[in-house]
Amino acid sequence: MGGSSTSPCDLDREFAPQIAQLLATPPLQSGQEYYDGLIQSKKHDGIRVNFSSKHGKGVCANKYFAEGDLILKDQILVGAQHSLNKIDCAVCSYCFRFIGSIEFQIGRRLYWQSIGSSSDRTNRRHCHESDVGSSASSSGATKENSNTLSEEVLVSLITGDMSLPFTDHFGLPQVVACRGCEEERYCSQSCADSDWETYHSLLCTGSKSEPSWRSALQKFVEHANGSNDIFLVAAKAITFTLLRYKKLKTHPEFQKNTDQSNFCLLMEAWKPLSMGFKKRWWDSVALPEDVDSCDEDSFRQQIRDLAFTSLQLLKHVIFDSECAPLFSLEVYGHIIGMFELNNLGLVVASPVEDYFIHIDDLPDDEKEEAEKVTGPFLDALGEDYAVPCEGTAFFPLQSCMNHSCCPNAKAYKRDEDIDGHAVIIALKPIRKDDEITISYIDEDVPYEERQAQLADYGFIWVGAVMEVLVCWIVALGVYGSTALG
Ligand SMILES: C[S@@+](CC[C@H](N)C(=O)[O-])C[C@H]1O[C@@H](n2cnc3c(N)ncnc32)[C@H](O)[C@@H]1O
Repeated sequence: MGGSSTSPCDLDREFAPQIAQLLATPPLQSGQEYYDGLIQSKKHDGIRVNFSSKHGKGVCANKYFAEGDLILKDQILVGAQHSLNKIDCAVCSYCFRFIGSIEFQIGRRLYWQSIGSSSDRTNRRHCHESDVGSSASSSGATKENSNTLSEEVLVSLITGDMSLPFTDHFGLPQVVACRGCEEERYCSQSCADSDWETYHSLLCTGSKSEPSWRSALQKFVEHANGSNDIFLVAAKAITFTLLRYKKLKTHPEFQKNTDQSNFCLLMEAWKPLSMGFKKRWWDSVALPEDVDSCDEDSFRQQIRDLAFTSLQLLKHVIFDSECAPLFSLEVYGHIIGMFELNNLGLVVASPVEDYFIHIDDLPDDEKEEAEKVTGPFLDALGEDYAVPCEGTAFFPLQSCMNHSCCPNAKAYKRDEDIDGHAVIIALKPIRKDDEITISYIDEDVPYEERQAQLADYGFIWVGAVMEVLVCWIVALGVYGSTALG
């Protein structure tokens, strides 16, 4: 689509050559240098990124990994918790660790559950703990929720006035507030500072910001929450680049080298994101089942229009004329596409689950005593008593891993993995120089369905028959490697 229909965005025409440069595949040498540097700085000496793979980039083993070995803990480059998930889980806005206490997690979730209908949830961007105790009356909700836990009880859980048994085994970091607003919370001052420097300072609704700016931000956020919260993470990718740009500009190296244009600096600031595999969102997103194939063009047009509306709203918040090409629809579409195509998903298990398992595992007499207190809360939380933190994220190294229907590694969070990092574990022995592959899809579904799911990633795996054969041979123990081609 995109190419055949004229863009509604003036910047696409005005900055066409710069946009082409931003979206071009980075030269091999610069790409290799970037990944070598990243791997070195993060001390991931067990892997390397190869550009020779027939599927573009790929990750190879730099050493032998035994089954179950940790291959990589990949830190999020840009990511965000889903808006609705913020109601269920209070996590650090930078590293996505659960924060506060078990009581705080349970209390605030039940509190919001008791006052919020699902439509309220859609319009609510953030749950302010400062609103606790006032929202029930303002929203007209009754003081008792359907599970007969009073608002007073829930508030005392949140404030720490009431404690549940055995929660001292599950200590969580204390909540550190953002220096400017009440919306972002952290597990430590260092996460608060890193978030401020890397993304948040441009989007903080701190009291110093002007009312017109706050209203522009609110409009952007409401549009994203009402349509697709992937726009929120795309906005974060833009602020990440703008802040890197500003930092580079004040760097003494740049001040010395006045020949370097603003655009060169923008290219440098954009580099970490330029490495991601990208396609325009509206070209690559899978056609929903309820859309007829003859309506495909109009469907793709509609989502491009949606992205354009979102971009217009975002421009009112953070447009920077020095970095104008970054605000083109073409670049915005590729950023969203990158999150869609590279998204392993941000998932962090809830400590509330471990807590109730611990209670369940207590000796009978202790368990009976404890459950007198915890039972009503567990009942009120219901079957989904331990919703994990979920969101969208771009992981710079994991996103270089290619797919295999017979992978030798998988994303797997161990008990100790309590933040947003992607954790990749060896599923079988991996020899030095083997390609490390993961499955992008559910491996247990039938072949046709797997091919359909892979089509969403922009490819049909033509070697599927060969790969199935290799899997069989591996299962028979004849051949030890499952690397692709
Ligand atoms: C997350 S990226 C993986 C890294 C990618 N090779 C790169 O160069 O950035 C996913 C994209 O890689 C390509 N890819 C991954 N595994 C593949 C496979 N088994 N066969 C064909 N293409 C594959 C597809 O184009 C897919 O959309």
